[in-house]
Formats: sequence, C-alpha cells, structure tokens
Amino acid sequence: MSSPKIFNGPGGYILQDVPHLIDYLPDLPTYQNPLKDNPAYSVVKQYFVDTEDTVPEKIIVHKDGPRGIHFRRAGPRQKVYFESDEVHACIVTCGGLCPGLNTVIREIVSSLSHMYGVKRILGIDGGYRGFYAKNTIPLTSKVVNDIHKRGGTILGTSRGGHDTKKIVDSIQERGINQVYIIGGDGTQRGASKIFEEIRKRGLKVAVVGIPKTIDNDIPVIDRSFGFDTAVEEAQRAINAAHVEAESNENGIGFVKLMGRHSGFIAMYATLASRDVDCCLIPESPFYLEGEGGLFEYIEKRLKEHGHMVIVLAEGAGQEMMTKSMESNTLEDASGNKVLKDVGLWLSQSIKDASGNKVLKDVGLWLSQSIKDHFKKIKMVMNLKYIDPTYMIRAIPSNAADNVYCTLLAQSAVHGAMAGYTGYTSGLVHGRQTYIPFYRITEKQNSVVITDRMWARLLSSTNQPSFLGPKNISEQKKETHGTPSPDGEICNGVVHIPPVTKEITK
Ligand SMILES: Nc1ncnc2c1ncn2[C@@H]1O[C@H](COP(=O)(O)OP(=O)(O)O)[C@@H](O)[C@H]1O
Ligand SMILES: O=P(O)(O)OC[C@H]1O[C@](O)(COP(=O)(O)O)[C@@H](O)[C@@H]1O
Ligand SMILES: [Mg+2]
Repeated sequence: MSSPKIFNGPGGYILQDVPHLIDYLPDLPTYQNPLKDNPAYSVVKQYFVDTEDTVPEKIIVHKDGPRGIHFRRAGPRQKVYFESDEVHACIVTCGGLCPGLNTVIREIVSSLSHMYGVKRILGIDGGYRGFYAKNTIPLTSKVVNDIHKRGGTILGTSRGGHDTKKIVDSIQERGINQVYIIGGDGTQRGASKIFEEIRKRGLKVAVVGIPKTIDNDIPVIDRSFGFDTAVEEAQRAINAAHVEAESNENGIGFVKLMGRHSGFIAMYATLASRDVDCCLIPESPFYLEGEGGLFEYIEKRLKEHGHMVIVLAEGAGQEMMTKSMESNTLEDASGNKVLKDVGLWLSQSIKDASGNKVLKDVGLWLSQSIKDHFKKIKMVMNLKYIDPTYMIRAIPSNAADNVYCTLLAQSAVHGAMAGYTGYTSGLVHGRQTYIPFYRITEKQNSVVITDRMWARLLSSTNQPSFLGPKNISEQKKETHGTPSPDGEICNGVVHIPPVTKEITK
C-alpha cells in the first residue's frame, strides 16, 4: 500500500492530502482547464479553487488548541491533466441501493460532457463484477437525461465479486483512464485496492470514490446522499404507525427502519417526527424485563397515553434476540417454550456475498415478545408492525439530495480532471473536499450515545436510556479509541508510515 500524504504546517495544521497522478508519473503534461472559455464559468469571479485551499475536519477548535486535520478543498483547477479527447471514463455502482444513485450518475456524465467536452463514458453493468463482463452501457447526456427521477441505479448493482487484478486488467484493456466508483464502505475498500493496483502498474488512471450509504455509516463526511430522502420517507411509515396506534385500544405502532450498525435513520426519523415514544438503535443496548426495561416503559406509556409509537433500527437488539432465541426463553401465553428451530437458525451466522453479516429480523421477534408479555400480564394491547425498510431506499432522491448529488458529482469530476486520484469526494462542514481512502475505510460512523444528539433524542421521546453506569463508561472508552499522533480520536488503524512534509511558506 502507498503511504498516506501528510503535510504539517504552523499552529498544528495538518493536511491529510490525496494522491496525485504525478506522485508516480512525474512527467505528465498539463493543459489549460477548458472551463476557462466556458461562458457559464468564465464570468464567475474566482471560479477556480486556489490549490492551497483546505477544509478543517473539526470546525470547533479550542482557542489554544492546534488547527488540526484538514482536507483538500474540491473544485476546478486552472490546470488539468487530461485533454478532453483523451478521457475515457467509466462509472460503476456497488452495494445496496440508495436514493440519488441515478442523480450522481447523471451529473458525472453531464459534468464530464458539458464542462470538459468528454465524449467517451461507459457504464459498468451490475457492480464490480461488471468489469469483467462483456456488456457495458454507453452513457451520453441524452441517455441519462431524466434518470434522476427514478429510484435505484440504471447501471445495476451487486454485492461480492470484487477481484482487483481482473478489474484493473479490464480497465487497462478497455483503455479507461477515469474510474468513478459509487458505493458504501465495502465499495470504497474495493476502490482503494483498485487504486493501489493501478499505481503499482504505473497507469495514468484516476480512481475516484463517491460515498453512498443509506445508513449514513461512512465517517468524516457530514452525511451521505439519499439520507435526507430516507428520513423523509420514513415519516410516512411513522405517521401510519401513529394513526394505527391512536385508533386502537392501547395501540402500539411499531416501525422497523434500516440501519445495520448505525442508527442514524431511526434517530433522525424520530427527531423529525415527534410522534415517536421510543427509538431503539444498535449503538444503544436495551433490555426488556424488569425495572427500567422496555416492557415497563411500554406499560407506563400505554397507561398514561393509551397509545405509543416505537421505531427500531434493524441492527438493534441483535445480540439479545440471538441469546434469547438460543436459550429458547421465548414462551407462549401458556408458558410453553416455542420457536426451537428458529432458535437454532438464529444462532447461525450468515454472511452476504460481500462478507457483511446478514441480520435477523429483530422487528418480528421484538413485536412477538411484546405481544407475549402483554398476554402474560393480561393487559389489552394492539400492536401494528410496519416494515418499510426497502421502500425508503428504493425511491428517487428529494430536492435537497438532488442538489447534494449534483455538487458531489461535479466535485468528483473536477478532481479527476485535475489529476487527483485515490480519493473519495465528500462534504465536510458544507464544503466539498477530497478525502484519502484510508480515512473513509478505517472505521464506521455510528451514533455516539454519550453525545448531545442522542441526549436530544432522549429528551424528545422521554424514553429511558437503558444505560447503567457500566454501559456509559464502556461507550466513552469506545468513542475515545486509539488516539492518533495529533490527539484526534481514531479507532481505525493505519499501519503505513505517512509521508510527512513541513509546509515552509
Ligand atoms: N474489503 C473489501 N475489499 C475489496 N472489495 C470489497 C471489500 N468489501 C466489499 N467489497 C466489494 O464492494 C462491493 C460492495 O460492498 P458491500 O459491502 O456489499 O456494499 P457497500 O459498498 O454499500 O458497503 C462488493 O462488490 C464487494 O465485493
Ligand atoms: O438486502 P440487501 O440489499 O443486502 O441490503 C440490506 C442492507 O443494506 C443496507 O441498506 C445498506 O448497506 P450497504 O451500505 O452496505 O449497501 C443496510 O441497511 C441493510 O442491512
Ligand atoms: Mg456497507
């Protein structure tokens, strides 16, 4: 693996820079950016980004503290490293769906063709494995004209099937020199490997990642595209759950939302709705029985209000469910042990083609457990379970996400044209930046339950925190992982010594 490029400046300034083609191809010629003569851009004062411009990772800095880590600011540069006719770009989408994929595809094609006069753009069919299939999809402005109005990805997507050598062989054989890879944490890991192999072979090929995740689990960036749309769509399910709950005696509206390891969709959907009485996410352990447990809270809420709404992220309570099913502690109303076979099935760990753990349906299990509990205590209760998981990610992106996708795609293209490579384009504090792959892949973004946002949620729902002092100290330890040399929080491990240089001017 190549070494991270890190520059140290005065006042504790650190630039975590991204690779550039000239790092390994020092004699590449440069050309005037064609945008200079484009009437739309030439009138814009300071349209080109100053090469020294960077964006801080942490916006809140103590007055005596160091300036901290910065990323290269994205945007068009005066000089480009590709001539328009020379560019042969390709776009691939990998992993699960997310609203906005088609908008990103559309805007990469539009930016390349309208801003930089590029004519050869290929769509790779069905994720990474499409690189070594025969079929490709020629992409023109006409082909992508109204795809942003559709959900999904016109290119198709898949999990698994990443073979770095075969992918780079295909890139080389087809004469592709700009690779745009849209996908989540797994995809960006794959993109990083493709970049390393391309660099090893000394190819003039820019590798660009565009972060996609409905779960919002990619670190460093403000939020992922499609997240806003997903939270908005989740409101429809929560509203339905609320209506059902209100209309029934001791009604419980129970909604399961996506969120494998990170409960951001559930948390933001809850905060947006105000109708939710309890939000359960993977980061916040909870328990059912006894004082301070979920059952006690539900009973209390039903007695006070006559109805309630629960939102559950799919990754929440997985361990508890597995343990409970394994030990067959689930009993029916007559006290008989049930679901023995399901218990056995639950104890097996199943992985998808990409190696992600396939989660068991905690929603079904928890709603059954709640029903059993109320039967046991002989209290009337009507639970309506709504599972809109795929519905919230299979829709087209909303207006805000469409704008976000557009800027993200434009930034990705400007960076590749300027010769940068091995980076993920991302929004940091509202600014477009280029982030080195290792910062994107080193850890997952998750809800920190000792932070203010989770406290805000607890005070909005009034639910118990389900936390004892032991959990709180464990959480604190986890979020304060291994400190990196600058004192930053960093749970990921980067084994390669960085190339560090002092900035003298
Ligand atoms: N560590 C890895 N190295 C190389 N490729 C990977 C890695 N993890 C995942 N991939 C590939 O990335 C693609 C998408 O990964 P996946 O985890 O399914 O979705 P996402 O990118 O949305 O997290 C798959 O084709 C998978 O083979
Ligand atoms: O059924 P699929 O397509 O494998 O997707 C399910 C998973 O995909 C997600 O939506 C997002 O995961 P990725 O970001 O890895 O694609 C998870 O929330 C969910 O667990
Ligand atoms: Mg993933």
